[in-house]
Amino acid sequence: MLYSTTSPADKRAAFRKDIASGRLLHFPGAFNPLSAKLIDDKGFDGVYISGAVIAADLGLPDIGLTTLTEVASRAQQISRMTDLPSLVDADTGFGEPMNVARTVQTLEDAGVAGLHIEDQVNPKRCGHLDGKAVVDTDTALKRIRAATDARRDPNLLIMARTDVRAIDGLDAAVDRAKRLVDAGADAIFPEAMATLEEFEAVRAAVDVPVLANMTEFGKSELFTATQLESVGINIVIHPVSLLRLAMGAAERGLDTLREEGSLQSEVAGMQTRARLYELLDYEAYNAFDTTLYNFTL
Ligand SMILES: C[C@](O)(C(=O)O)[C@H](CC(=O)O)C(=O)O
Ligand SMILES: [Mg+2]
Repeated sequence: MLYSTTSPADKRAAFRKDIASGRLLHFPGAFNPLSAKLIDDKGFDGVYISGAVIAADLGLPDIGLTTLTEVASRAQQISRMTDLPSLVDADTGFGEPMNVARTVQTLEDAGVAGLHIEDQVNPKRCGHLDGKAVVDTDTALKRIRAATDARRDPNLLIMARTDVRAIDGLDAAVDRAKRLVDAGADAIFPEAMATLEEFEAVRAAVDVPVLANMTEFGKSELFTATQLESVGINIVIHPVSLLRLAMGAAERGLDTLREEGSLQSEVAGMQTRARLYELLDYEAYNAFDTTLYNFTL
């Protein structure tokens, strides 16, 4: 009932243990708190909180328009709904290194288990689009140092994302990844890798966990869990996938409603009221005070 009873500190400790296990962790992206409950219910390892999804949810493109306050508030709403650890997209850290420090403490207070900070310039853009630009190595390292110095819980995972691959090629990306790890990054997110071999090269170059971003319609092929595991990837995100699925279904439903004047033919594909209530744990609320809360289906 209500929120997760697992504390953020316990989630972070569990995440640290899991990510060091060598097993591939699956973190689908939750597009809202309810979908985080579904990810938990389906037995995944954690919940990803995507910047692209937060922006899209507000009807905005993913070009650095969202504020730290908006991201932290959504991260808190999602994180508290699940016992699973959450990993949030902190974009470029929302400003200069001092802002990065504040971002880390704010997201830590929101209850996330980890966050990633990227080396794109501001304004940033989706890592799978052309025309990106990155900051110089010194600035990228400063962001990561500021982030690791700012956390109060040593188990809060600070992941460094590098967008260098699409700009200066794989060797430069590998080099940047190594420098980010030397600066204190706990994990590496190599963005827009073209092949499995490229993931393998990053994996071989650093001795910290590596993330694979399996976003659809991007620069990376959608590798299977087995393929990613075979090259030693530690965590895979499907950041925007649930939003894309839900919006695909919503669009089809609206077309049906327009054409048929009713949603009768779509009902079979809908989540039922019973299933929704099960996810929301209605029964627990009923049991809380049976004189007041006694709704039945
Ligand atoms: C992972 C990502 O940063 C996100 O915000 O979810 C995006 C995903 C996307 O736009 O497909 C990214 O830049 O890869
Ligand atoms: Mg993003």
